[in-house]
Amino acid sequence: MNLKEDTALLLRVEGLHKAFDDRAVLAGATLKVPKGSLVSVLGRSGTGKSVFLKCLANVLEPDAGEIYFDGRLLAAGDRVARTDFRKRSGFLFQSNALFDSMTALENVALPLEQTMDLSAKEVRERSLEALSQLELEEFKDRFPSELSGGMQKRLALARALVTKPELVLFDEPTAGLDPLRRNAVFLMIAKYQRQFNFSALVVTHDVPEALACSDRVAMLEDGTMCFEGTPEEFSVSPLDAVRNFRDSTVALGVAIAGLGKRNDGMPV
Ligand SMILES: Nc1ncnc2c1ncn2[C@@H]1O[C@H](COP(=O)(O)OP(=O)(O)OP(=O)(O)O)[C@@H](O)[C@H]1O
Repeated sequence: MNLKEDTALLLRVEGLHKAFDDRAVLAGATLKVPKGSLVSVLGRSGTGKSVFLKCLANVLEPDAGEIYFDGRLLAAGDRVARTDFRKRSGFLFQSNALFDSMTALENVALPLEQTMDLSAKEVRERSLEALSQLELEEFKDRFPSELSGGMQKRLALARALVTKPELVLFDEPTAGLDPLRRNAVFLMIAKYQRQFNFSALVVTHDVPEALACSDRVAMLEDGTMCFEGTPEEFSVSPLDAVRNFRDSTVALGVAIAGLGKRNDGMPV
């Protein structure tokens, strides 16, 4: 990779390996996230998408491989580089990971208190600003359990964005949601990604949604990224793994149609 290409990348992952009890989950996974882009990592359940993201988020230590953030290697023992990465990144976990005993405002303030050297007044102002940007200011004193599912997701996003990160990692942001809410969450990610111009890395099963809103997609299979490219390239890729995965929705429709008509005469 030449230097010009490298400066256009915010994140570059090379040869990531991770095994649990000698069972390899990641076996040389790679990924490129260009600055200001939305990249989705697709893959079947259990292929290691969350493990991949956790290695990036420093929740899991990879066995081997390199992660470069803004051109700088995040070496295992390099605390300066790791702290810089943490300050410049945000995370949105599958479960939202909100603290139930803290108000919306307190939840959003937490990353500022943990990673920045700000006065109490500045923390409050910036937290209120983030809540207002996500249209949640009037709910600042509510606890997460007093908010709807969609509002909780927005609150988790406000918390992920309050430090004005350059990179936000999303782990299955639509897990457990119905199709309408899945669309709404992807729309929210795409909207704020454009508004705040952060780079986003989204791990998901949702193929149509990911193809609609991503600049690039990658597919994890057997421990490596078997595909990396644009959504258009993914849609026509002849690779077996991509075709099988892409066509699974169509296959379901065909299989159901093959069951014939229901007893009550309703078309299937
Ligand atoms: N801490 C751990 N210890 C042992 N095995 C683990 C651990 N974390 C993940 N695994 C295993 O790694 C494999 C990949 O899990 P992972 O959660 O990354 O899959 P995924 O692609 O994100 O799946 P899904 O889409 O269903 O969330 C699974 O077999 C899982 O059991």
